[in-house]
Amino acid sequence: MTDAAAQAKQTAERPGVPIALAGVWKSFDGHPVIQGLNLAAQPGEFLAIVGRSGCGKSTLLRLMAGLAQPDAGKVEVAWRTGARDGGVRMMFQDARLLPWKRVIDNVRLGARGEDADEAARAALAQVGLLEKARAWPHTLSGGQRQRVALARALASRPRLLLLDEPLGALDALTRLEMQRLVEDVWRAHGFTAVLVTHDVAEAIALADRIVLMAGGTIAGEWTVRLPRPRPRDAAFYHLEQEILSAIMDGTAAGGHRAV
Ligand SMILES: Nc1ncnc2c1ncn2[C@@H]1O[C@H](COP(=O)(O)OP(=O)(O)OP(=O)(O)O)[C@@H](O)[C@H]1O
Repeated sequence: MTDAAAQAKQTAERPGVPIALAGVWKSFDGHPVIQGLNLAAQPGEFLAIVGRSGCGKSTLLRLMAGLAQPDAGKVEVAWRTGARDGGVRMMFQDARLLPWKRVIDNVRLGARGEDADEAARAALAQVGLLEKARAWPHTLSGGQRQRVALARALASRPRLLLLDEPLGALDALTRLEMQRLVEDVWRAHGFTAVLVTHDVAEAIALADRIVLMAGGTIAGEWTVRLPRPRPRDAAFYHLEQEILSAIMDGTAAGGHRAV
């Protein structure tokens, strides 16, 4: 078995965790950003959150991560209510690598226990960057840095991966390649994924379900049943137009639609 396959097998034994937010409110300086929001994700589901800039998507992720607390309502993530085993990881637009540590040592930060070295190498192999193990972060391209950030997340065998526009700064081709990689590792590992993105096509390419945030709550929802990997065909394009219109209007007329 290859390193990558061994890692995938190991982590598949740690299935994704469910998430449940009920009646959640969050204000900043008296301005309500999240207003009575309800949202649930199934174990292993890939959920995408779209919406206008400033509608509260990152705030929602931070609530899920436990980095912010709701003013009212409940945020239940099994890793926090059950065994606290560090199963949540976040990825951001910037990779946030430590510049004074080599690539392998950055990835190792995500790993735990006696087999941390092995887990770090396996994760790096899985993102196709083992040959850069001894490199310094500043010598990598933006896409490679995001691969390292993904490897660092994988090395911790996550049960919930929160992705806050992680591919937003990449060029179009690298972005498409990274989308495929994120999909591959999600399928191999079985974690629950929540992706915030401004790119509706990216949401359709990756998500089982897309939710629209507007007015501090969930204003629309699409269950995407298109086959994976998702061909950019007429159905894909049609759905993209529909979701873009809903974002502009701040509402989805159909409420919840399966496509
Ligand atoms: N820590 C904070 N203190 C004060 N205001 C905040 C804080 N975090 C977020 N906000 C405000 O909450 C609102 C929602 O911000 P948030 O970053 O969640 O939106 P977003 O949908 O992720 O935006 P974008 O798509 O532009 O990244 C904004 O008006 C922002 O200024």
